[in-house]
Amino acid sequence: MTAVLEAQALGKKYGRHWALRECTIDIPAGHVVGLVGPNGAGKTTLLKLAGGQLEPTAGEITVLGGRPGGTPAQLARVGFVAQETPVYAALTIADHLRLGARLNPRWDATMAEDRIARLGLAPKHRVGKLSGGQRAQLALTLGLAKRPELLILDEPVASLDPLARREFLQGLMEATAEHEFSVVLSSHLVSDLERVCDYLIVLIDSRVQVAGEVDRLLATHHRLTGPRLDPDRLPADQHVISAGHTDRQSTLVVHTDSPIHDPAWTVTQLSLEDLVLAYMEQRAAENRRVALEVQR
Ligand SMILES: Nc1ncnc2c1ncn2[C@@H]1O[C@H](COP(=O)(O)OP(=O)(O)OP(=O)(O)O)[C@@H](O)[C@H]1O
Repeated sequence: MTAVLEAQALGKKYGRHWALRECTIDIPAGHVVGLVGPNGAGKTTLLKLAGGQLEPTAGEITVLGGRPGGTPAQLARVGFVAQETPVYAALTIADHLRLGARLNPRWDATMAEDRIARLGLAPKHRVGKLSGGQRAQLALTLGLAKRPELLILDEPVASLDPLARREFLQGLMEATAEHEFSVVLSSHLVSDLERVCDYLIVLIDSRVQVAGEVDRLLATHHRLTGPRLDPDRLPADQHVISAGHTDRQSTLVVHTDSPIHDPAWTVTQLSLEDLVLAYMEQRAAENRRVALEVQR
């Protein structure tokens, strides 16, 4: 099956600053992919490279087997909803749907009109007078009615209140159940993504820390609690992501494909949020280590 998004040592530099580096990922079609990372991690940069709005400084990226934004046909296969909910304040909802129909060869007018009606929005309503949640829903409708094979959403719920967040994500889930397409959406909050994503990419400090199917990530990461132990003494196939110690006890988050048999450990499952936090801690510890080495 063609990968939805494939990147090989992909990098993007702004001036002297790498916004994204050494990004190698291979995402199969049919997933709802959550791209999570703190502010400034490089999420928008990766999504814009996938949408063809930015050119890589290093490496390669293909989307649905082609160069992002390379041809009108390629553009028609990918929907992109940017972070700042791109709609025109002076135009009505109906104007937006007409514009969508003019600009997109695969436009699904029935779907767009049905969705607007279901949201309780009047087509003659001026978009400038919509609430943030309604504007986000309109932007999602425009993205969906394009009938893309891949829909990219950059922080779609960042400015919404909890109820509007839930309604937006619910709408997205319903659409993915009705029509077959892949989604990549970013957020700096894993709680936004937990309910909708079955594939996760964790991006921190411009680097992908981990990527994979959520079920697999949860099955191969564990929290171990037990008597204090130097993490270097763990079996070679147990990779420590984060470690915390008291005088007598160690709590480790490890990544391993093998079962953990050592009876000294109490093994507990991680939530997706725990997993992301463990990678954030790992990155912070690495940064502290580098800073200390520079000071010496
Ligand atoms: N046009 C630009 N010119 C210079 N630097 C930029 C530009 N766009 C982004 N950056 C820098 O690149 C880095 C990654 O930014 P990016 O917007 O991709 O992060 P992000 O993870 O999407 O952040 P956020 O969650 O805050 O939207 C940041 O350090 C940012 O300051």
